[in-house]
Amino acid sequence: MAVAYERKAFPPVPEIKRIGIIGAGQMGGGIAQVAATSGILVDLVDLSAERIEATLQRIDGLLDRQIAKGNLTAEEKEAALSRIHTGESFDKLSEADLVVEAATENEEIKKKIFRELVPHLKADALVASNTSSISITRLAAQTDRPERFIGMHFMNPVPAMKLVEVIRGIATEEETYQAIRRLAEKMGKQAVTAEDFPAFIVNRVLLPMINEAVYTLYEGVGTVESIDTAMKLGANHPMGPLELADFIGLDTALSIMQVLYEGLADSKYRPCPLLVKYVEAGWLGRKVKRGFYDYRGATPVPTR
Ligand SMILES: CC(=O)CC(=O)SCCNC(=O)CCNC(=O)[C@H](O)C(C)(C)COP(=O)(O)OP(=O)(O)OC[C@H]1O[C@@H](n2cnc3c(N)ncnc32)[C@H](O)[C@@H]1OP(=O)(O)O
Ligand SMILES: NC(=O)C1=CN([C@@H]2O[C@H](COP(=O)(O)OP(=O)(O)OC[C@H]3O[C@@H](n4cnc5c(N)ncnc54)[C@H](OP(=O)(O)O)[C@@H]3O)[C@@H](O)[C@H]2O)C=CC1
Repeated sequence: MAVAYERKAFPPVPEIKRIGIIGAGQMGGGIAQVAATSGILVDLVDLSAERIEATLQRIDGLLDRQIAKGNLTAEEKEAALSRIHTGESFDKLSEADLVVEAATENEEIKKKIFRELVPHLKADALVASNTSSISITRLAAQTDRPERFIGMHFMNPVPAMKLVEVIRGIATEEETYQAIRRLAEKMGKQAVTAEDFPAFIVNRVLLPMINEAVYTLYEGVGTVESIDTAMKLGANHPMGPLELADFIGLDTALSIMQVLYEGLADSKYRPCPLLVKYVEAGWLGRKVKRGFYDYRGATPVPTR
């Protein structure tokens, strides 16, 4: 016999004037910067005060570059910085109209974050994840509001990349979806809708290409430099695939491949053992100054 479910009554979706961001890494910092320069108040939360401080300094430097290019005035920079508030606990997120989670790409970490976040949320707050690959439906199920939960996947570097992928979970309501599309537009981004399958659109296509580049290196078909040069000059990519992997973060790249491999159960997504080895070594790419290139000197030096 069919069961009639009663639709849970929610307060109306708020206009998004204040966003909370969890994780002050490269993505959380980029989202904070773009939101603040778009006139949105930001509450940026991370476990580490040092990480928050480093991210604020990075934003400061990037805004100075925009001033030097004539894209921003000194007053606009100060106004943007004054919109960013920071903290180390979820208490800081109690006024947010939307919380965007941009913490480490690990399902268990994210699930724990969402469970702990719920008691701090306003009744009408929306929740989004910037996950690169993990099921929005599974993450939404950790909250009391899967109808108000969505994937809002920005690209790296956030200030420069025009795209936001918007991913609805099985329960996401139309009002939530429309509010996130309006926000993306307000932040100067173009939204593309992707269905909730492993790694969505961009990473379903991009990460197997990067993983194949690592196999190409592993099998000795080319060196780091020859593979990157070949793809930059031969396929007009702005960065070679190994340089791009370092830029994304090798831990994140490996997590995405694992989600594809497990989620689609197809051996074509098997993470390259050399990628696994770099991550095991802690050589996670640019963010730790070593990956397929060593960034500790004046110019990057290939590690193979
Ligand atoms: C893993 C995932 O889940 C999804 C992903 O994000 S996958 C990764 C997607 N990203 C890419 O593929 C990036 C590929 N690389 C590129 O497009 C280019 O190399 C690049 C845009 C990063 C830099 O381009 P460039 O021409 O060498 O540099 P440059 O001219 O100095 O910068 C272009 C713009 O990017 C900005 N920019 C460059 N690097 C930046 C950074 N690290 N952080 C913030 N902004 C940056 C610059 O400020 C500049 O902005 P304006 O146009 O407003 O002046
Ligand atoms: N890198 C990329 O190119 C892209 C990444 N993404 C996605 O964005 C998310 C973040 O990636 P990225 O910014 O690159 O990763 P980073 O490693 O740069 O940053 C992640 C941040 O989250 C923090 N963090 C971890 N656990 C918690 C927690 N429980 N509470 C608060 N903060 C926490 C980390 O702190 P600590 O270091 O102390 O652990 C770190 O500061 C991931 O889901 C990733 O897949 C999406 C698009 C592109």
